[in-house]
Amino acid sequence: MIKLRNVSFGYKRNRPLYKNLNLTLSPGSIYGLLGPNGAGKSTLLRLLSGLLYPQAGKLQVGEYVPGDRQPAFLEDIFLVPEEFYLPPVRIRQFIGSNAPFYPRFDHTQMMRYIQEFGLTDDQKLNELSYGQKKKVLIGFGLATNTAVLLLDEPTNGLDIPSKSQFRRLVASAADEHRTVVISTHQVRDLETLIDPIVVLSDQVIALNASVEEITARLWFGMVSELDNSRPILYSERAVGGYALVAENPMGEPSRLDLERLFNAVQAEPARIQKLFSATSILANP
Ligand SMILES: Nc1ncnc2c1ncn2[C@@H]1O[C@H](COP(=O)(O)OP(=O)(O)OP(=O)(O)O)[C@@H](O)[C@H]1O
Repeated sequence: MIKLRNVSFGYKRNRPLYKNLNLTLSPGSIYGLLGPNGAGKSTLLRLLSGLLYPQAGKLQVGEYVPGDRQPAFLEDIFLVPEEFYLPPVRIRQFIGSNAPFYPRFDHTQMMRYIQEFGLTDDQKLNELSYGQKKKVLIGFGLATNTAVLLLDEPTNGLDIPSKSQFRRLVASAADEHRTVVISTHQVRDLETLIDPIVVLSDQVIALNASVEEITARLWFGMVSELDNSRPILYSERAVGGYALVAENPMGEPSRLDLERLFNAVQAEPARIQKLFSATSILANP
């Protein structure tokens, strides 16, 4: 269980990025972390990894305080950052020198990923493209089998077939003991993978809800004309009419549209908070 209680952080003392941030993330889920540019998604992943320290509040990952950087904590968490450096060595050597830090590292799993990504372990990391390096690091992260896996914008730089491969590999590497957090802007790439959805915006968690909770409270769909038959949170001109995100008092089924959900959260944060407050209390005891 990952718990943030009243966490405050800012790179500059007088410019807080978050104030009193509260969030609970449970094992067994692949969380999608969304938020506008500069909201602090990467920063949150760095705080969870113990690379940064909260200025106030309490942050706990399982039984550990990340900032203490205890060895038992570090061997059970892996972060694939958006920007990274890999040394100029062969993939095989990279695995040989880094896998020993992760007691549950599975070499067979890693070799399978390398093969699936069309690579061989004798290739040199410095001779790979950005997307290929990223695949090596994502594969390594999955093969560590750490309890917490944090992926920052993992599909950036992946080609189209690799994105579906990525979804398949992450889905098969997730289990009930693992907490996976994926920060992304590429919502279309990950729509079918991430659940629950966490939106970080304006220094707070604007939404933390499962896809089931979201579609129970919100209706996503198309209408030919805008009228007052539904309480609209967000509308957008689309071919043949308007794409809507509306309140869903009758519990009508619809299919989540992450991009429009994100826009609705930005447009109507107070209404979203009110609509989801009952579940947020349950989700964040
Ligand atoms: N090392 C740093 N020193 C000072 N400010 C920083 C540093 N890293 C990030 N910031 C600032 O903190 C804010 C949050 O950055 P962060 O990278 O966490 O946002 P993000 O939500 O991941 O953004 P994006 O969606 O653009 O990747 C930004 O305003 C950024 O300029």
